Amino acid sequence: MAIADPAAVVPSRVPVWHGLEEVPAGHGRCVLTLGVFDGVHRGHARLIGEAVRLGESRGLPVVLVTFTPHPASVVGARKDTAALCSLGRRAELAAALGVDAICVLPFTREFAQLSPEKFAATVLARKLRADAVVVGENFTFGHRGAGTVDTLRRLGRRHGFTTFSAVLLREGDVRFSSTHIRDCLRRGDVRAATRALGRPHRVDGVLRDRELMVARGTALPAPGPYTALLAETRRVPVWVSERRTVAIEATDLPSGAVQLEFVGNRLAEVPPAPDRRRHDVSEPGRAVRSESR
Ligand SMILES: Cc1cc2nc3c(=O)[nH]c(=O)nc-3n(C[C@H](O)[C@H](O)[C@H](O)COP(=O)(O)O)c2cc1C
Ligand SMILES: Nc1ncnc2c1ncn2[C@@H]1O[C@H](COP(=O)(O)OP(=O)(O)OP(=O)(O)O)[C@@H](O)[C@H]1O
Repeated sequence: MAIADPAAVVPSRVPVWHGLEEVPAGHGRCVLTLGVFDGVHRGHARLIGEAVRLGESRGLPVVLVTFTPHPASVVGARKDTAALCSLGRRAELAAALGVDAICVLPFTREFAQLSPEKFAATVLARKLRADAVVVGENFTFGHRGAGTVDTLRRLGRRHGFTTFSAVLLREGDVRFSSTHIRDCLRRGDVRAATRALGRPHRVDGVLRDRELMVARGTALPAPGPYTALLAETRRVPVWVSERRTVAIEATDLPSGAVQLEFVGNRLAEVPPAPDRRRHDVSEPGRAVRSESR
């Protein structure tokens, strides 16, 4: 059984504007960072960190602009878009990294038709009053994803904002991405997911009779046994079922809304430590390229 997203009601520590209509009147110039940011993984965290530093140096607030639902699910792309976290959790994680507000843009079919020019002129410059825009070097936008970082640079010069593009954070030959994390979960490798997220993959759900029910569309590890942390404290063996519920194999469990973090793989399924190579994370001190206006 699926439930309505319980974590969507988690209060964020910063304002969340649902649509451009909720951008407060009198909103001044700001630094924007753009993208889906599902899971707020380590690559996202570094990008957000660059935006926060830029905001500090310009004395401007930082607004994270995100899209929901995932654009790929609207344009019919063949891509797994299972949610690594809810919108509420996305906002909470972004707030913890120092953003001042979140702007959630409903990604509709109509919105997808906007050209890069129209999006930059109307949404970024006029409505959100961008002074600077910070994105990863692979960012695309506008109808058919036709706009690239170079397009954004050109449009920024025309509409009065500076574009900064960040080198993508990677580890060895893995580029940290939400897609990579969904792949790790599909393989049941929750430890690899933890490395990319920078924390264990967490699901929020409702616990009843030792069975945790999660919101429809939530990314769960492949069916099988794992070790998990219940409510941040209690280590418990769990079993992800084919029905996409999680059985918790312990007694004296609470009932109601709980969080579960997947911390351990099934040992039989994943090679032990010596077979699993570790790489240093490439985090060059300053990974952002900019341009002068
Ligand atoms: C105004 C706008 C229109 C878009 N239209 C399309 C589209 O027609 N087809 C598509 O595949 N993606 C479209 N996208 C999605 C982008 O290519 C991209 O996935 C999105 O901006 C999120 O960036 P990210 O994937 O780097 O997080 C559009 C994005 C924006 C902002
Ligand atoms: N590894 C990374 N390092 C730095 N920035 C990144 C990284 N991955 C994505 N970004 C940037 O973060 C923003 C949000 O990107 P997005 O949500 O598409 O990330 P993603 O992890 O690639 O997602 P997906 O795999 O679902 O496409 C974009 O500006 C994107 O360029």
